[in-house]
Amino acid sequence: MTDTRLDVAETLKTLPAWRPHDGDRAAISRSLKFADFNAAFGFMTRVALMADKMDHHPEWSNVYDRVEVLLTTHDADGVTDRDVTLARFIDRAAADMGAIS
Ligand SMILES: C[C@H](O)[C@H](O)[C@H]1CNC2=NC(N)=NC(=O)C2=N1
Repeated sequence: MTDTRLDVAETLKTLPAWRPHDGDRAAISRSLKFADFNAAFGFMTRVALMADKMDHHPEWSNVYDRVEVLLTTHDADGVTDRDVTLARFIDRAAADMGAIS
């Protein structure tokens, strides 16, 4: 896989719900909150199926109605178009599942 690394600040101009990861790796992250666990897990299920189809997987965690997502391309050691594509899918799935934030 020869993914091109993107500039994080430049990439985030088109992804307003996302922020740069505050750590030692180039990555983007988003915090989400839903009405309840059912909505949060429904969202995660949609994203999991797409991630598997794309062979591109989020680093994430869930506590009740909250989901934390971090995207980076391990193979490229940075943020690539694959992260942007998944981030856009995540934004749509979040809206569909009625994300509160
Ligand atoms: C072998 C397999 O294609 C790779 O390990 C895939 C799987 N999922 C992945 N997910 C993410 N986020 N980054 C990768 O580089 C990646 N690589």
